[in-house]
Amino acid sequence: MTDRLTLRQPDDWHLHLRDGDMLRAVLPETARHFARAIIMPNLVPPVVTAADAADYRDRIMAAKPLNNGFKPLMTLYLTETTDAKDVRAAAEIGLITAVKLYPAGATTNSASGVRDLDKVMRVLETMAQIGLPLCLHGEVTTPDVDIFDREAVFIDTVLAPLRERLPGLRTVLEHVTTRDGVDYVASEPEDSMGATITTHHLIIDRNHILAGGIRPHYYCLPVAKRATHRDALIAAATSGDPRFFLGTDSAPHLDAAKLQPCGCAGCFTATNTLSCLAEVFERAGTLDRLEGFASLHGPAFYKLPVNERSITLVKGAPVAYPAAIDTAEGPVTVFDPGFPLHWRVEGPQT
Ligand SMILES: NC(=O)N[C@@H](CC(=O)O)C(=O)O
Ligand SMILES: [Zn+2]
Ligand SMILES: [Zn+2]
Repeated sequence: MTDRLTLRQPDDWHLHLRDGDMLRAVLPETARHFARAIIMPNLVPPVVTAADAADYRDRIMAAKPLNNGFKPLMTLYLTETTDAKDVRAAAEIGLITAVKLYPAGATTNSASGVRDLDKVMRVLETMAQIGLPLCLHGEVTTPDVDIFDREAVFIDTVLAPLRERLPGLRTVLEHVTTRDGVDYVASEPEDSMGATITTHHLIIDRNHILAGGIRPHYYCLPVAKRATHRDALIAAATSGDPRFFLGTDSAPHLDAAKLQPCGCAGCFTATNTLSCLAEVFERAGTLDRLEGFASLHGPAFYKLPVNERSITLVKGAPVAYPAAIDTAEGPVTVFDPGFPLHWRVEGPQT
């Protein structure tokens, strides 16, 4: 029986670090194990311009633990007034790694997102020309579309037509949650289409949120779907298909903001993500494919080198992790997978 597994140091291709006290509290949780992360730009106000991204990157670097080599990969928040020249310049100097499109109103802090795709075509064409990836929150916001159908409808009515219009645009369907999404991504060329899969969507289904009492800490967007969709995500993540890679979407909110009559969406998984993933891959009998999912497919899509350092997962007695981490403004509950985690992370080692 395998009880040690060494892999290239992983990266997180979808991460929320927030700002200020929250940033200082959550950044060490990711930087402990991950070498790089795509940093989501949905701050208040959002990270829209190259200058915003440079300032935010500096705040992240200042909040980083000493002697830690973590590298934030910055993104811009696409708005209908984003300037294509600013995006091009930011990409050319290596300041940004991607641009993020939020349909207006789809999720946390998405009010300045895109309502009309025609208004951002200039920017998207520039991105296609220079090979800069577009990350998509893939849900429609039409109020008459059921929340459980928003991703599938997005694929048919927004993503597929966009890809036909701009086949050269390198696109990531973020936090895919449905079989429909997995099937669509798998049918597209691997050089121009990828998808991130979160840790929590590999573990929970919608029953975790609603059966036996309402559990706000499992509420995130896109909302978890039925178990058959979760199983399609596990199959995709463990398949070895390079189109699928880890984006935790670790999305911290103060407990006070989640435990509300109208609570925020987001699961905070940075603290125990790798132990959770090892458990998922072990159960699927595919531990040997965890490295591809967490450490190799993402760099291949983003055309970045893989990390030089490695980490080792060691199986033993259940791993202890805090139920919540403290921030200056209060606790943030850590994702509870609902089962013990036996894989402990050692390293990174050089
Ligand atoms: N995933 C979430 O439920 N929430 C994210 C936003 C997002 O990724 O859609 C957040 O910023 O809190
Ligand atoms: Zn999102
Ligand atoms: Zn997110």
